[in-house]
Amino acid sequence: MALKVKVCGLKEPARIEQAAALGAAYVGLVFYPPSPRYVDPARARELVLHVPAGVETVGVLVDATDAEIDAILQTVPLDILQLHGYETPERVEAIALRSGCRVMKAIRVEEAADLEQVPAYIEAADMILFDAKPPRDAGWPGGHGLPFDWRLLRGLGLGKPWALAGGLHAGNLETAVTLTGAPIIDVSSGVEAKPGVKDPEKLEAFFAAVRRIADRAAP
Ligand SMILES: O=C(O)c1ccccc1N[C@@H]1O[C@H](COP(=O)(O)O)[C@@H](O)[C@H]1O
Repeated sequence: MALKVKVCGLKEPARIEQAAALGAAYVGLVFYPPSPRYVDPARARELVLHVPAGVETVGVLVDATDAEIDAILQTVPLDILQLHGYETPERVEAIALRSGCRVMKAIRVEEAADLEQVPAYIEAADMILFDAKPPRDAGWPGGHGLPFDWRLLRGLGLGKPWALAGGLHAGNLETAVTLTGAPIIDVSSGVEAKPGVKDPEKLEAFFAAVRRIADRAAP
């Protein structure tokens, strides 16, 4: 199966168009104000006009209330909601039901014990995302360019789509995919010049690494 790519934290139409042209399956918009990648719903509504058919738009939320989610969805059409906070399995299920969107639950990984919570989310979420645990004093919970020990995901049999995030970049992608077998990869800061500013050359290099993995896997 082809490796699917999500490019997250996009804020510029040109970078959305570039990511899509390079082959991104998903583009992510961050709706968490403390993040340097935050876009407000009005801006997001303009940005999604640049997402071509066939590419799905993911809204990144952190412990958002129903009112906040309703306000976003009334303004911006989203395909998937990425829940990157401390949402319980019950909350994930409730958000999926209320929003009508598919939901992807982010799991913060540092050690094997962090994976014990995963079974509780399997029924509730449509997709699982494994990301590194953020630094304790971070003002937002993702996009810090931190990898975790990918060996923890070896042999993962979820029976559900899942994505790997956390510190991926062109230089480490092949090792990450080889060790984890991830079917979906999610990148943000690894294709940035600085937090919140995507770098066109790093995006090119990242997708070149994706193509090398695909070529290597081809018979
Ligand atoms: O990127 C952010 O600012 C962000 C804010 C709030 C929640 C999640 C966020 N990002 C997520 O972090 C990972 C990837 O990060 P990186 O490649 O290590 O920089 C990805 O899932 C983003 O959606």
